[in-house]
Amino acid sequence: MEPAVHTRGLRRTYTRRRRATVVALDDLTLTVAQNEIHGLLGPNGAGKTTLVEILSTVLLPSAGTARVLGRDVVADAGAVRSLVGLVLGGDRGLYDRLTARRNLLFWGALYRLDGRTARARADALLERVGLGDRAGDPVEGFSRGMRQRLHLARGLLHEPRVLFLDEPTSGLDPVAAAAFRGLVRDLRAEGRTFLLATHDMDEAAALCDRVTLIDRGRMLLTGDPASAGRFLGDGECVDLDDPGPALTGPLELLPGVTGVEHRDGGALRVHTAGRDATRRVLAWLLDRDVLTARRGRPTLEEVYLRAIGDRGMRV
Ligand SMILES: Nc1ncnc2c1ncn2[C@@H]1O[C@H](COP(=O)(O)OP(=O)(O)OP(=O)(O)O)[C@@H](O)[C@H]1O
Repeated sequence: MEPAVHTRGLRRTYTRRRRATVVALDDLTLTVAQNEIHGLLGPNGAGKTTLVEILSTVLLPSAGTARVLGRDVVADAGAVRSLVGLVLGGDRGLYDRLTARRNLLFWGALYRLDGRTARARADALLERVGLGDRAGDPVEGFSRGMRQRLHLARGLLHEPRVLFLDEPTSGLDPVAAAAFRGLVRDLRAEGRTFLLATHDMDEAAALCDRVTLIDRGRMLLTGDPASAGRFLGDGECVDLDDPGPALTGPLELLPGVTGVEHRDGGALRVHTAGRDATRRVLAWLLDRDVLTARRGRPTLEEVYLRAIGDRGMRV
């Protein structure tokens, strides 16, 4: 099965007069399988929006290739446009004075849907995203969560198979964010693919099958969120609930311990260089009658912070 998204050696530069050229994407090779929820992580300016815009045919690459379901985004831009949907965050792209339904019909006209199809789809989608009873209300009175759901409905109007989401839950309260993620999961169950740019590590860990971390236009890692820690080397960790100060100092000095992190409520996370070091730490704790230690892997957030903190790192 061909991938939903495949880029090879993708590069994009911006040149502004009398300013140095900015390399937004640098030799990016990325594959997103069909029916995957793929997270795109990276700090501000990493190149996430540039990538999503190239894949949506809004922007041309400077070099390299990008394909969506086997179609080239430059040579076959028309076909790509009908395959992809772009769901932006916040206030971009909605007309406040128009009703939710009118917003969708306007978008339907841009996609050249005939009136009957556009109306039927708009109504079905508004129901689907839980806005059926607000279809006739102007968008200006909508909450952020409602706007996000309307954005999603808009992105789905032409029934794309691949959806690009840019920070879809930023600014949403936890309940609205959870509802939105539920919708994404349901849509994936119908066979759609999602590429989701986010800064929210919990969201990425909870929702994504795989994540790609980019920084300064280059890929640092790609993999499933649970084992992303592997990309930092063999680092593991040992969690202790409340070991007390008498143990903390000596723990830091054990061979193979790369760091000790103090957490809420006296808990401690001991970072180790790998499996052997973890075993030594666990044996040392056992000798001191500490029976509640748990072995673990760094969370996605720790991986992110360490990878971005170490900007020299290239995988
Ligand atoms: N139109 C433009 N002209 C010049 N430089 C640009 C332009 N658009 C983006 N850039 C630069 O390209 C780089 C990548 O930007 P991009 O918006 O793709 O990053 P991002 O990962 O989406 O960031 P954010 O998380 O802040 O949205 C940045 O250095 C940015 O300043």
